[in-house]
This record gives sequence, structure tokens and C-alpha cells, in this order.
Amino acid sequence: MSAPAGAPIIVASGLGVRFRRNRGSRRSFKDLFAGRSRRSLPGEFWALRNISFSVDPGEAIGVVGRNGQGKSTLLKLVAGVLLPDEGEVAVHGGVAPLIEITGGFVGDLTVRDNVNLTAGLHGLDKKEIARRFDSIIDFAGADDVLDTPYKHLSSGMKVRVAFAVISQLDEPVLLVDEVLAVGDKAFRNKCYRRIEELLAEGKTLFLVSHNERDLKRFCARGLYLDRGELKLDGPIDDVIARYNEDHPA
Ligand SMILES: Nc1ncnc2c1ncn2[C@@H]1O[C@H](COP(=O)(O)OP(=O)(O)OP(=O)(O)O)[C@@H](O)[C@H]1O
Repeated sequence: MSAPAGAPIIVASGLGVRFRRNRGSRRSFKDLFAGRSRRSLPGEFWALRNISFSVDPGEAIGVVGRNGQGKSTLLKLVAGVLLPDEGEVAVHGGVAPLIEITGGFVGDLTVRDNVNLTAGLHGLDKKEIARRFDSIIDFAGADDVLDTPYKHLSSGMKVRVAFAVISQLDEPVLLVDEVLAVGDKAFRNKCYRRIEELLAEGKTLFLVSHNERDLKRFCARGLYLDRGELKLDGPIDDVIARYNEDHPA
């Protein structure tokens, strides 16, 4: 579903996600039968809470915060791969996510099969996939590993393949987590040029990064997450300044 003209492409209202620490620890019988009605089990914490914002089509947003403050969790909510425990997020259009190093790819399938599968899942038909296939593989520099199971690729090559596919989809929203940091410098620069092209086409971008230069290069607006709360939603320069003030190096 695409957004009506002038309407936001993403609206998040009162988002909250609760996780459980020590997931592997022993749970009591009482816990098992308590069900979801018990509001807070021991060890549970809110990774995100009361997060509300809206995004217009074509905006580029940098997500800032220390490690473990909920940045990836927020991207997962926008991607729809994680459901909130509170609130909701509405996205008017498809999302191309590059969130985890595996890119959501299937480890046992070959690079070729993963490219076909992911492109197909994002709505490209066979003809369209065939048309884009070579340029995806070429972008990734993955000719030699076409028939290699994805799980046997190096970390850098996994990211190359995932970015090459994700950036060739027609989805209006692009989510890029820090995974790009894994690529080498030449590839990173290639990705950045591609991101610039996608922004020029009017795509909406969420970028999680600890690199101020990258944030300022791509994003006009920033979201600053701290302890699972949205501390500041504003121009990227203000967001970075506030983050640096709160957490001097
Ligand atoms: N599936 C999960 N189960 C339990 N806790 C989780 C799960 N996923 C994330 N967490 C916890 O939720 C918090 C937020 O994690 P998140 O990955 O969103 O942080 P982040 O800001 O992206 O961190 P980083 O900068 O290190 O990537 C962290 O405390 C993390 O350990």
C-alpha cells in the first residue's frame, strides 16, 4: 500500500518492546503457566518504550545511540520482522532491510538461490529478477561464489551480496544498520554512492551508524535513543551534538 500524497510513509505510535534477560536461565513451572497476563516477569526489561514519530516519504533519518539502546530493535519494528508489545507502526509501502549480517538470507542456499528468493519475496517477478541478476552479482563482486552456500561466505562477502540485492529492490523504504562497516573501504564507498542514488530517487532511509560523517552526509534528521527512550527527534546536527554532550568520548 503506498502513502496518499502528502501523508507520512511511516507512523510509529507508542512503540514498546519488552525482552527477557537471561533467556537461557531456568524458568520455574509457575512462569510457564503464568501466561502473558502477568505483566512483568523477572528479568524482563523494555528495550524500547513510548516511541512515537512519523516520517515523510524521501526523508533520510540517522538513528543514534550507545550500544544496546534499541537502534536495531527499532529498525526491526519498521521492517516488520519484530512485533511490538505496545503501540504500533504503520508503514505505507514495502521495506528493504539490511539489518543483520546475514541479510535474512538462508545459510544453506547458494548465493544464486538467495538472490532469487529475496528478490521474489520483495515482489519482483522472474523476468525482472533475471534482468537485474547480473548487475546485483556484479555490484557484489560475487561471480566466483554464485553456487556457494551463503553460510560459507566471508562476513564481508555476506554483506556485499545482501546490500547488492537490497539496494536493487523497488521498495520505497531502505533500512541500513551498521552492517556496512564490515565491508572494505572500496565497497563501502560504492554502497554510499548507491545510497545517494536511492535518495535522489526519493526513497526513504533509516541509517544506524556510529560515524558522524556518514550520518551528516546522508541524513537531515536524527533520532537519538537512550535507555530505550526517544531522547531527541530533530535535525541531525542537534541530535549528534546532544549525544556527544551526554556521552563525551
Ligand atoms: N531477542 C532478544 N532477546 C533479549 N534481549 C534482546 C534481544 N534483542 C535485543 N535485545 C536487547 O535489547 C537491547 C537493545 O538491543 P539493540 O540491538 O536494539 O541495541 P542497539 O542500539 O542496536 O545496539 P548496538 O549499537 O550494539 O548495535 C539490548 O540490551 C539487547 O541486549
